Amino acid sequence: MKIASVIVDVPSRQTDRPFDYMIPEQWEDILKPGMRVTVPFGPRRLQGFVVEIKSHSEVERLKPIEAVLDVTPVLNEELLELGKYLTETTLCFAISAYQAMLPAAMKAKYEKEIHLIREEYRPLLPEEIQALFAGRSAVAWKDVEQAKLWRTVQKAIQQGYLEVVYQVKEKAGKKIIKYIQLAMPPEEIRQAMEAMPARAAKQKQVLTFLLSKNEAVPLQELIEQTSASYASVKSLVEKGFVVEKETEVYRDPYEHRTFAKTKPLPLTAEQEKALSAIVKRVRANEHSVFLLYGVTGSGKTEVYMQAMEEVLRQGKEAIVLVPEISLTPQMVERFKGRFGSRVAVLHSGLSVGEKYDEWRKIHRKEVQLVVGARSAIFAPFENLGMIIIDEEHEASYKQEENPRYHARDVAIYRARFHGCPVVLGSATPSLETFARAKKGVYELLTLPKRISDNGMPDVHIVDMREELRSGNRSMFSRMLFEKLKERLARGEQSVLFLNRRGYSTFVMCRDCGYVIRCPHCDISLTYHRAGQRLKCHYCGHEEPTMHRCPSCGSEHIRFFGTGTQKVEEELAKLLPEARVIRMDVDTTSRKGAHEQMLSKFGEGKADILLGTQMIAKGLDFPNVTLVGVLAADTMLHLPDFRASEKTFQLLTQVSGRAGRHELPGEVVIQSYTPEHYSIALAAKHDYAAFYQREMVLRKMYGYPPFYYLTLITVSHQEITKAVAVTEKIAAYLRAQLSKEAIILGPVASPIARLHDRYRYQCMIKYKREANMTSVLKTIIDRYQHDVSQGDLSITIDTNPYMMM
Ligand SMILES: Nc1ncnc2c1ncn2[C@@H]1O[C@H](COP(=O)(O)OP(=O)(O)OP(=O)(O)O)[C@@H](O)[C@H]1O
Ligand SMILES: [Zn+2]
Ligand SMILES: [Zn+2]
Repeated sequence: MKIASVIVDVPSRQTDRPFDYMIPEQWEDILKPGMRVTVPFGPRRLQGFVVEIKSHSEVERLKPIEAVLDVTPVLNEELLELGKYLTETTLCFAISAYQAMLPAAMKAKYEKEIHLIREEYRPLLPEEIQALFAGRSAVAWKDVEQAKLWRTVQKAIQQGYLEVVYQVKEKAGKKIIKYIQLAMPPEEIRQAMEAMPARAAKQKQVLTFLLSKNEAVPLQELIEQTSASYASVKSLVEKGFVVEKETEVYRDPYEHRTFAKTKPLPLTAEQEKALSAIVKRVRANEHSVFLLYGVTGSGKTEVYMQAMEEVLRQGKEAIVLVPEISLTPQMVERFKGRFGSRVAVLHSGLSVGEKYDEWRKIHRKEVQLVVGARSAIFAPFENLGMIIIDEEHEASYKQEENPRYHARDVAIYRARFHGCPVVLGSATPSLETFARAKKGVYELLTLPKRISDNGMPDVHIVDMREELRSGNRSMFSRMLFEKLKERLARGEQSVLFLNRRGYSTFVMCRDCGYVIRCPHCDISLTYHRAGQRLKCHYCGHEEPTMHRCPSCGSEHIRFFGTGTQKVEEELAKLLPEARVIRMDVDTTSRKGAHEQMLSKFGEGKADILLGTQMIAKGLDFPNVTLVGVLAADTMLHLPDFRASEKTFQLLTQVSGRAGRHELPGEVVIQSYTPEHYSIALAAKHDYAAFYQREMVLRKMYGYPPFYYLTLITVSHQEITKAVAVTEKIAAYLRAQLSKEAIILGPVASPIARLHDRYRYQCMIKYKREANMTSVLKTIIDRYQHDVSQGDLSITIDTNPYMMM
């Protein structure tokens, strides 16, 4: 008897282990690890992943597996192992780890079908399957199960005749294309044409066209090429000369785009050096982690692409991760232009169906390269030759929900398994990464110069306190305003960056200083001019704008801070002739809006691009010669030990948008604290000095990379309960961990209240704690009852990036 160990689809502590089931005889040699099954679990039927096939079980009377949901494994052995690693390092449930690796379309709620891949394969199928299809090109999975045609269907899938497809009901529906094909041998068609009357000229033309193609032609193309009407085609169908058939095509979000083919550029000496170091490892099948530290505009992307070409030459596959916000159409274009249909693109802007289609292309080995945001790290490649993480310092590589993995760690795990290099690229590497490169744990490759002869842009810092003292109350310093005017006069473009959204940030009473806050979240509300509402950016709470202070009754209410909308208005007043594109979450929420705005700017149809974080990265426009940062210090005041690092990175990246090509660039940074080292050093493009300065502080205050951090956040509707639980946890940690570990707290979280729950936290700083994982697991076990009742929530983040 064969037994399957199954991880069931219930994310809870009690069920977080494999359960054994008997494999019924008909599936004995079909079922493999990595396939999904349905199993009885108490009174329920549950889905689960088979993680092991074995012949003995400790359990006496095993229940049988009820149904097998996949015909080929959806998780290969490597990914199954990776799941175990994730549960150990991030303390997540195994089921959450496995689900994170698959596209959402493959969740239980979607219907499954078996599709005939090509019409030509139909006669090659065994008779009982042909009978099941009965001339159709798809049958429901249920029918296969009912007919017990399991084994034969699986064989046909392995032979490449059939495939499993999840039906995702989307607004757009399935994409179907009509094709027209000759229904008789060419000889017979030619004979028939001779017999046709002269008035059937159009029909003859269609047949001639089809004869010349000798393959199925999309209906639309046929009509365009022959200028025949659909009626003519239809009558040919009726006469039996041609057949019409429908084929499902992948939902391709880039189908209306053509990508100009690009060729590898001749490399600079530094690029060449970096490339050959990477290529050496690719060829030798050796694992290694590279840090490609190259200033903005130094040509890192070109190095990635040429390394990817080598991977393809070796017959292998590569994953390229880029941060979600820099996955701009420009970025996609660079990879599609070089690699065409060999590259799949995965990002959160795709619909469930589109994501699933891209995943299938990878699973079916139709593509060898994937460019995508964080979760693309789980691309089911089996022969990886390289993993690239661009902008490796980006916090978005850390997932802020279960499993709380960091894509960099997953990349290194997978690359070790495949014996291939990881390339971490950045102009502003995270302190953790740069420290490892300095210690020789990673190999450091440097691109110190820009490709463009102009070098780095000149950066000017303006002290906004001075501006105020000299009577300038505008949000533009005199310098920035002058330079904007110059650009307009010269027909060059500018980018204005603001780390905010909305019309204005917060509302304050000038008489008593009262600031309106969210009643649920304890953060200040943001004023949105549309509808005159105040909104909470965490929970969505909304209320009308106040005109009288609720605290003192004064009418001196003022909107503080500046939003993109307000800057846009001010620009319209000061520079009415300037054409401005505003890009923020409000203007880009519509699908495709982002892309449209950027291409409009790229085509020179606007003078100023005004935006939030989303314009800080990846943009590469030759005509941009001025970058203005309106308020450099907004990020400095967040309660986060990485606030300085984030500010430095952001300012460097934003400045990196200027003067990347022939025209020299200039940057103006406005600040109320210009003396702060992260602002001053970003202006000097001095990463090395920043690194040194920041490392001293990190060491002094015991932060990464000198210490590891673990953040435990407890939340409950009742403040006393939240405090009590956090206190008990802190006491337990103090008792269990070594004297070297530092336990901070309990303290109220920076966001002390969210969704009507009080939040308390406790931070552990440590260097080496052998039993850390087991201590944390004990804490989870201890409170599992309260957590499963839904009152209490405990999150443990073993590598926190969100300190709120
Ligand atoms: N060897 C080369 N010869 C000529 N042009 C190059 C070469 N390498 C790169 N470039 C061009 O230089 C510009 C900057 O390169 P790229 O965007 O790759 O830099 P990057 O280091 O990735 O920049 P960032 O970190 O700012 O995104 C691009 O327009 C690119 O096409
Ligand atoms: Zn709120
Ligand atoms: Zn007041």
